[in-house]
Amino acid sequence: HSIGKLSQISVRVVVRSRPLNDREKAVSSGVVLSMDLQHCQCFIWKPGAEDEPPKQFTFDGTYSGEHATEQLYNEAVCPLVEGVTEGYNGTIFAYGQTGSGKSFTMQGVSEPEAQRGVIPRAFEHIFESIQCAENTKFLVRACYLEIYNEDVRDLLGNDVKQRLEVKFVSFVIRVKTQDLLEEAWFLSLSFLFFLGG
Ligand SMILES: Nc1ncnc2c1ncn2[C@@H]1O[C@H](COP(=O)(O)OP(=O)(O)OP(=O)(O)O)[C@@H](O)[C@H]1O
Repeated sequence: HSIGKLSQISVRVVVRSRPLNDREKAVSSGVVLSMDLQHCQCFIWKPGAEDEPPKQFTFDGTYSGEHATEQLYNEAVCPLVEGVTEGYNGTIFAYGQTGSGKSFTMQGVSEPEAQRGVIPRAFEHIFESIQCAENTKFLVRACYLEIYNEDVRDLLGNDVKQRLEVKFVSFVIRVKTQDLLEEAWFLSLSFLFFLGG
């Protein structure tokens, strides 16, 4: 994707489904989701009512249990990180019910290599771009915050248990969720860069 195209599409939403886990297999859970990967569509059947038409959703990308994080990164994340190294802001936000695979996608596992997570891949990508760049100085800043049950904690601070006070709120976004176990992964990539002479 060219940067021009990136700047025109402000938000892209992709969906990833995971394979059944051992517990789900042990209790013979049925699969209620299918995907049309070519048309980026998901179909969800109501359990016990298979003759009813499925609910249908269309996304910018669909990834099923057979897809590795590598492919998701290359197609859905790589253009955004490329944009960041060119000075655009970018955010990757992973959202889903507990156990749906957010940590697996964002942190990932070191083996197999194709399942390394989005965060280590993005960091490698950024620092490789910096190494290859000529006549450009980069400033990379990182912060790692946890927001959990209204408490904000700095996970890179000296005392990770210390709750930070919110001193100034310029705007508030309220997210209502039905399931309190839902949590979200938030990776914000932003870059200040200076062109050197
Ligand atoms: N695409 C996948 N392929 C294989 N296993 C997966 C996949 N996605 C998730 N899993 C497995 O499913 C389990 C739950 O995933 P994970 O811990 O990433 O969920 P989560 O959304 O981060 O959950 P929580 O909100 O409870 O932290 C883990 O054992 C993980 O290894």
